[in-house]
Amino acid sequence: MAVYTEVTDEALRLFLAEYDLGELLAFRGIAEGVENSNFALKTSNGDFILTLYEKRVDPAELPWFLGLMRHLGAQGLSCPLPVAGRDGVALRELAGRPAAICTFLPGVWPRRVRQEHCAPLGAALATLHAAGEGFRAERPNTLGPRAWTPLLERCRGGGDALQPGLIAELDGHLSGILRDWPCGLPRGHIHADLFPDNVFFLGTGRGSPVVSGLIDFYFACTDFLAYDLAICLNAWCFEPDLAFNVTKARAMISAYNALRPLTPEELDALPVLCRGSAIRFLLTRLYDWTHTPPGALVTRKDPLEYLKRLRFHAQARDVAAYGL
Ligand SMILES: Nc1ncnc2c1ncn2[C@@H]1O[C@H](COP(=O)(O)OP(=O)(O)OP(=O)(O)O)[C@@H](O)[C@H]1O
Ligand SMILES: N[C@@H](CCO)C(=O)O
Repeated sequence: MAVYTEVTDEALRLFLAEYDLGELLAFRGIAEGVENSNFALKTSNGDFILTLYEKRVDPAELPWFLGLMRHLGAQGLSCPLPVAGRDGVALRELAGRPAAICTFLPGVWPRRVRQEHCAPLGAALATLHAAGEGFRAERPNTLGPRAWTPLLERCRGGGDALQPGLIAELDGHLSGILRDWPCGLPRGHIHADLFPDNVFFLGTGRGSPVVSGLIDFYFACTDFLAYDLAICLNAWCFEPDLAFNVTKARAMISAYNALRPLTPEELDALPVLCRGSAIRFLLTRLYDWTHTPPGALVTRKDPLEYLKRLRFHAQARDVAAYGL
């Protein structure tokens, strides 16, 4: 569930009085998501999403995230657009939390990723990277390589309880990843969490699915563009039994490459970028696994799914392992 903070009718009424959104018709909490509290809001002007930002999001960074979404939207990317109140301010406070209303995007995210989703996803990622150009302010990747050693340290106590020998195996992987990590690759603003639940599609029937929008930019940052592709390869191209689907990978990379050709250096670096992205999600999941109190309402995600991905990338010799 992801409604951590309750909003009373009276608090909502006072909050909405700051906007020109028409009459409130419906309001309900959204169960999906793990980071923030999200509510669907229907008014006589249309559908919106109200987000209350919870503790994982640094309030000081919210103007950057909302500014990036505004910039991407102005470049034609379909993403949530922050809605300003009558005073021109989009970031406000509700129930003691920073809060913003954004536009609602149509479509549904794929519960089961098919090969047909992967080329549109690759194209959408390249479009996002192009749209990010011109947004001047940068945000360092706070979950990038420099964060991984301290994260692993904080999991040392509980990691082996999940799987004996896990921490020693991760020590080995991490030192190799940090040793091989590239420098000087093309940089830009990346989504950094473009999992299937953050990509909406229309046309889920027999025809080719079409991306209708991207959501959840609260891990976005400025980093290697190809690292975003590596995150997507991990999130989209492994089957439920965690076998790598090279056909999906080829479709995704080719569609990306058709819009933003990857440099030889990026292609060479793809295996280590995939190893890095796998250990990043493994470590944040392991941290949550070992630090979430029993009985908490959040569904913890399985860190070991990412160990299997990491092992796959560790044996990949070069980009040929990804179908190129
Ligand atoms: N702009 C939007 N338009 C339509 N639905 C949205 C929008 N934003 C969020 N949602 C709905 O709310 C759900 C949760 O949103 P989101 O993934 O941003 O939450 P989160 O708690 O930040 O999640 P995560 O765990 O992915 O970091 C989505 O799956 C979707 O159903
Ligand atoms: N996409 C992340 C969750 C937080 O956004 C994961 O699957 O670990």
